[in-house]
Amino acid sequence: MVQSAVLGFPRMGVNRDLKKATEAYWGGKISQKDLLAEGKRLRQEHWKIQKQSGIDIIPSNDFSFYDQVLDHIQLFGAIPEKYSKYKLDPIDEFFAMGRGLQKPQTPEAAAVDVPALEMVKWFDSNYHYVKPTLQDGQEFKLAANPKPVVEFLEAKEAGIITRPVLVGPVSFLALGKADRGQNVVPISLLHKLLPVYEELLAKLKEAGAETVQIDEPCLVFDLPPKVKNAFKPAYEKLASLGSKIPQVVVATYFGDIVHNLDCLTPMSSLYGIHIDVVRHPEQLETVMGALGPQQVLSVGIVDGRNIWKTNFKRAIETVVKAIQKLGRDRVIVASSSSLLHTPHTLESEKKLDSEVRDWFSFAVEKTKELAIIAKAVTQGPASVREELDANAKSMESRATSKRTNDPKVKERQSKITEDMFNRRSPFPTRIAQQQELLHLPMFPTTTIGSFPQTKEIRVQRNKLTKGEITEKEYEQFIEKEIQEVVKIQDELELDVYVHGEPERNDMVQYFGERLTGYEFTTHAWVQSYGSRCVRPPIIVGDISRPAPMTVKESKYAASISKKPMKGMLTGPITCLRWSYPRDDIHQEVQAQQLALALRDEVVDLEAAGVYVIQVDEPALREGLPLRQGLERENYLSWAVKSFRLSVSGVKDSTQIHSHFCYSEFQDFFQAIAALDADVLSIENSKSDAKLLKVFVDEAYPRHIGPGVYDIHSPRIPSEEEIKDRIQEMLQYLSPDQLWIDPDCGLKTRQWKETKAALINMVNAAKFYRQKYAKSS
Ligand SMILES: Nc1nc2c(c(=O)[nH]1)N[C@@H](CNc1ccc(C(=O)N[C@@H](CCC(=O)N[C@@H](CCC(=O)N[C@@H](CCC(=O)O)C(=O)O)C(=O)O)C(=O)O)cc1)CN2
Ligand code: MET
Ligand SMILES: [Zn+2]
Repeated sequence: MVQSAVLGFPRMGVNRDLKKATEAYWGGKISQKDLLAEGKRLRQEHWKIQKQSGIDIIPSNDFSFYDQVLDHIQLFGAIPEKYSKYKLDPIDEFFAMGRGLQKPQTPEAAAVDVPALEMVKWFDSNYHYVKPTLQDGQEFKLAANPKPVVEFLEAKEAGIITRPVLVGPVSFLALGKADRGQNVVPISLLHKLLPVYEELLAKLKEAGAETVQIDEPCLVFDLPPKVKNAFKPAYEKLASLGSKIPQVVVATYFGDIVHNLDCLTPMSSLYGIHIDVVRHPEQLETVMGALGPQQVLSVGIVDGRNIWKTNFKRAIETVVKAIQKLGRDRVIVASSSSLLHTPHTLESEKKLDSEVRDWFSFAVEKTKELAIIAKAVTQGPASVREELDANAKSMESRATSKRTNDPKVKERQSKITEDMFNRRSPFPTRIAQQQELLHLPMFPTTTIGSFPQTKEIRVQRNKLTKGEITEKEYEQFIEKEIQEVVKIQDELELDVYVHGEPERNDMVQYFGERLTGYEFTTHAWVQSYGSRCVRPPIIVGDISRPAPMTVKESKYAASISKKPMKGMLTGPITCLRWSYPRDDIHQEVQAQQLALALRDEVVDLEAAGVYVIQVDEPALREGLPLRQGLERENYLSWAVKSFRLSVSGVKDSTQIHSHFCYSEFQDFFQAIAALDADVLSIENSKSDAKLLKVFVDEAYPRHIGPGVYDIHSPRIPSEEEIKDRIQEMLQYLSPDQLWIDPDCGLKTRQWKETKAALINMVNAAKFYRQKYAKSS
């Protein structure tokens, strides 16, 4: 029979229970015991859901209190000494690595002050993982009570035999890096890491695990030869343990593996391989052709990255193709990736229009889809006739619905001309005019847009949503917040102000709620990092802007501040990538529709007297196709064009800023430069000087503010630390082009630490301003 499998289930729970529990624990409101109990409750609940849906292969160890890669850092004892030296409780050490820890000395314990480990995007998703940070001479050691074994046994006790999920040894190292000042090449540590896997796998077998899912998603990249060559010996070594370890399914996702197929085949010792055929259906044939005679293929056919209902007819056709070649017992139908990237359940959405609701499927619904597909191909379509008919009807309804198509938008797109992609004059002309208007000092200081989203702000917004206060009252509250942040920026003596974004729930969702063509949800949260979640709006039809979206707040802010006020927008690519996009038209078309809507907003802001406008594109890098080649070039071309289309409607004297976080700029520099933004602010504080080096090598001609401190952690950077950062930057960038700013917006921080950090930042900027004033 054809089995159904889930590669991973969302962890947050139906009401973001995990977020609430971890934040309560961090805030000292619940005990460690309570936190651990809540984790256990959530795991049980999620296993039960999958069991009830009829899933045959249910994952364990997909749960994490922060991030699954961080779990493995601790599992393998790859904990940098700067954390381990404090001898914290395992769970506190774990959170210290995830989010940093700053604690005053107490009679019982020494003071603690460590920054978080670097956190980066998980492939091309909006999920973030913690980067393994390795030392020269790194050793590994399996943790006592290994989490995968504990959680396997926990499920077993509840009557469910699960398939534990592990991050594979090659991907674990390939996704890691050498610590600052260390020279180790991570993959060279594989021979030291493998014995720990062997020990772990043997323990899982002993506990009763029949199969494990070992994730090796790095197989979808173009791999350096050292990494590529590491696969075969590693997996052959594991296979040589025979029945001492569980059967191994190697899982890949978010791309195709045809170019790396020789890493896994023919390797008859491997029980099975999982591939993502939602993203790359064409790899199916090739992978099937390369399998050994017994090997199992897990066909990832239900999308783990989007919320559209699976087209049963097409999915079944694909699975049947696999069955014809391999036979029923060698085919598994699976989610394309972990379902982590989808919201928990559609059941919670009470406000969705019934027409579009019928087009969606969230994690719980996807588990049911998998069971139906497996049944259809095992027992025949008649066994699920009703479900198949209902699905065909949904597909038909979406394909023919009037609400997806807006001829006015299409007409405007057809009339776009070349000059709409270009500013009027080149940068030197523009910056001279901007300087005349803005009179900024050397080393201008600014922030990235948001200030702390306090409890009070969220409560007021919640009241508005529930109708407990009027629009007018909410508006007055927001104006008061803006007054407050303007006053604080006066006190801090920043140079370019922001209004603080208090009116925005999220930088993408806020725009989604104001654009035609979007649907938005009330409970559809997905984890972004740690306890932080987002509620991606859903693009269902052609996009347009019925009315200005940000002008009222920015205009008000500009009117009450004595220094330049920066308007704040989210760029077209970020709006696209952090939404659930349509899958019925190309993303390029969706990005262009967003760009036209934003272009109108930019022009309206300028007309309202806002002469510095930042258009954030933090997701531009993340959208880059994972492999080199034509697909990447195409993406960059349309992505850059949509940014330029959105900002090029303004005068030379209006200063366009853009902001990037989570970017590795090495393979991306040309695109950044091609945006032609007057000022860039980029996340930098955790990624070492290698990032800056690119800007020197490529002689970046415009203004730039590499972040001087990490905002993801509550830790306050000292003035000295920030000065050192600036000193480092001055080795690469000229003092005339350098801006001083944090890594990203401050919405997740508290006011106390925000003010303290910004005071240090402004002082550091003043120090260099003086130094260079004297020397010039
Ligand atoms: N979409 C997106 N992706 C991004 C980022 C981003 O800003 N947006 N930034 C980067 C880092 N990722 C981040 C992701 C989330 C958050 C974040 O702060 N999320 C908030 C939720 C933000 C939000 O939408 N808040 C809503 C709803 C808030 C809420 O929880 N309301 C309560 C009720 C109010 C209360 O009593 O507190 C409820 O619904 O239960 C609002 O402010 O209106 C959180 O998890 O806490 C920050 C960074 C990369 N990706
Ligand atoms: N303007 C946005 C903010 O400050 C940019 C965030 S990038 C994830 O929050
Ligand atoms: Zn950012």
